[in-house]
Amino acid sequence: MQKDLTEPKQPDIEELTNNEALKNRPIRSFVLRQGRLTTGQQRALEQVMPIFGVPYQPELLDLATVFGRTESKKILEIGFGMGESTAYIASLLPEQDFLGVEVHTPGVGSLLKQIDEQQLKNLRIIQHDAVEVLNHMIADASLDGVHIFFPDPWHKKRHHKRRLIQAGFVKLLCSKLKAGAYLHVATDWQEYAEWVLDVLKAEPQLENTAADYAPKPAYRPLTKFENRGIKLGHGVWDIVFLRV
Ligand SMILES: C[S@@+](CC[C@H](N)C(=O)[O-])C[C@H]1O[C@@H](n2cnc3c(N)ncnc32)[C@H](O)[C@@H]1O
Repeated sequence: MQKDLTEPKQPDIEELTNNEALKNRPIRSFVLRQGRLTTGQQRALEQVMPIFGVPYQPELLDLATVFGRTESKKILEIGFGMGESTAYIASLLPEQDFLGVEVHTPGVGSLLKQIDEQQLKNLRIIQHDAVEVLNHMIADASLDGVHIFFPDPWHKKRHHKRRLIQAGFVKLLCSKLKAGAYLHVATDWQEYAEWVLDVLKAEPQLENTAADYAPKPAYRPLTKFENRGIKLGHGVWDIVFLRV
């Protein structure tokens, strides 16, 4: 979920180090928290997931088959949280298809519920580590865009290695983007914004669409957290690069 802008919270490191299943990931960008499910999320997980969920399996996905159409743009969103922006963008752009990847079960339930309520046809969900999904399920040069909105900033210096945006991960993303496709990252943490800008600038397969930070693309909605942050005088940085 998007962090409280006034009080950045660090994930519980005890929880991290004690979780055997999470130890071998190349980037430990997330902590699996229990999180309570609402009745609506639970129901959506049971009834909507079988229709709009794509089970993780280490086999290439044919996105045209998944969405039932070939000509539409295919956009991947990594870490959609509770999915408010994802559902908004999918309803705004029905001619494009959106594949959302998230590990957090209440978030997955929440987006499934919105898919059902808003009758969204152009959205599918994979509940799994996005690094593994990219490595095993996404074909090279198959994506028209990638959204990464408010990735966990991992504020403390000793946790920076857990940041999702790292040189190796960006190379992996580049291999999945078509020529001319975009990578859009947004963050409300200035030091992470500078880090992301530096990592993306250093990748020769990417070119910036702006001198440094980009204007907020019209499709990305202002979330309530972001609005609250802006009222408190905090900034938000959008970073949009193109695959050359
Ligand atoms: C700070 S939240 C932001 C959520 C949402 N994008 C928003 O703007 O509110 C970051 C999300 O990324 C998810 N996440 C982090 N690393 C991930 C990974 N490797 N694969 C899938 N999801 C991941 C977390 O579970 C969390 O929900």
